[in-house]
Amino acid sequence: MNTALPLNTGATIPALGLGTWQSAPGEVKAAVIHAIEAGYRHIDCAYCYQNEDEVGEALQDVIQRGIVKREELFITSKLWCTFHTRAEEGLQKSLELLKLDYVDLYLMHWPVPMNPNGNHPLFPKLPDGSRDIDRSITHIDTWKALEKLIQTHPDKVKAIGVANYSVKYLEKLLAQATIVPAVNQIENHPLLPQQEVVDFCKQKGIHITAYSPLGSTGSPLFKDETVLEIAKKHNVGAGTVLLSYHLARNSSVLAKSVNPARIDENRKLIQLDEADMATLAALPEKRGGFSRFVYPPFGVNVGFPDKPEGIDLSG
Ligand SMILES: NC(=O)C1=CN([C@@H]2O[C@H](COP(=O)(O)OP(=O)(O)OC[C@H]3O[C@@H](n4cnc5c(N)ncnc54)[C@H](OP(=O)(O)O)[C@@H]3O)[C@@H](O)[C@H]2O)C=CC1
Ligand SMILES: O=C[C@H](O)[C@@H](O)[C@@H](O)[C@H](O)C(=O)O
Repeated sequence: MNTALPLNTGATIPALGLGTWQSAPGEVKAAVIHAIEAGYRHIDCAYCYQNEDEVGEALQDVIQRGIVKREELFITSKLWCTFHTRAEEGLQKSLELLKLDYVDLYLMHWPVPMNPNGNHPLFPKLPDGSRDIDRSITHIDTWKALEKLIQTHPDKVKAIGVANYSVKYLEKLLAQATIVPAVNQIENHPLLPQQEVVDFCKQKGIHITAYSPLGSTGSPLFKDETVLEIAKKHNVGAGTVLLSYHLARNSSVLAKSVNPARIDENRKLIQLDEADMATLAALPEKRGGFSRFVYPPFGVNVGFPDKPEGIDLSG
């Protein structure tokens, strides 16, 4: 499945990407090599996944063996929260680990700056155990730093974007941005359609990439009767239905696996029909509301209607 979808930069993003969050060192190199040999051209990485060095070994391997050319790959990395005041350093670290000259997309991982000098380089905490948030800057300052980064280093970063942005935070960002984010990467699946963010981004020309489309680790979605019925109708697995849902919404989608058979299986996308999409749209109501599987304990209200608790850092 090598469909590519347009970005507001003029570039395209392959519809299916391999996720690498929680892909253990010792497993992720083989997974990335297998995926690229199987035809994946889009790999989603992040500094905070602490496995970019191994992903980089895999990329070097497939490029050196002539399986793929660098320019045929779409590689995303993300600026972690403790690097919001050090965007250039964050990018440089990821490029070195990934052994790349440039990334195709660099995302602000969360609109939540954390203390760069706290008690942990990635997940600093205060004595009371809460995350050590840096309130001296806002996510808008961070966005301006990313704008500067792409302006000064267009050779190192081809597009900038955001992740985990709600309508509220996007409105604040766009009011002061000179570059419209190319992408908003958000949790998205039939139990969390986030229709308001998807519609807002469409209207603003911001491409949506869906993360945790399978419901992340330990997902209930593979056993969901409605998903299984649609899978049976099309004679495919539940994973194919869950991934194809995004294709029908013109979003790209990231599927994580370190299992070769599942990496292969996840390449199979189909065209869901209007009836399937209507059935999936009704799923949250059937299952007693939305389910969000990824919500780190920042203690911050990032503006999602289903998560109203925490401090407001929208700026
Ligand atoms: N920007 C952000 O904040 C976030 C970004 N992401 C990105 O999105 C990617 C995908 O999301 P993620 O949360 O990892 O979860 P996914 O929804 O991709 O689910 C991954 C889980 O499903 C299993 N799995 C994969 N394929 C199949 C299959 N065909 N049948 C049965 N089980 C399967 C995997 O196990 P196994 O590996 O054993 O196959 C793993 O346990 C991440 O890896 C990351 O790159 C994710 C979360 C947050
Ligand atoms: O990309 C994946 C997720 O956002 C992940 O990076 C966070 O959930 C992180 O583990 C955290 O605890 O803040």
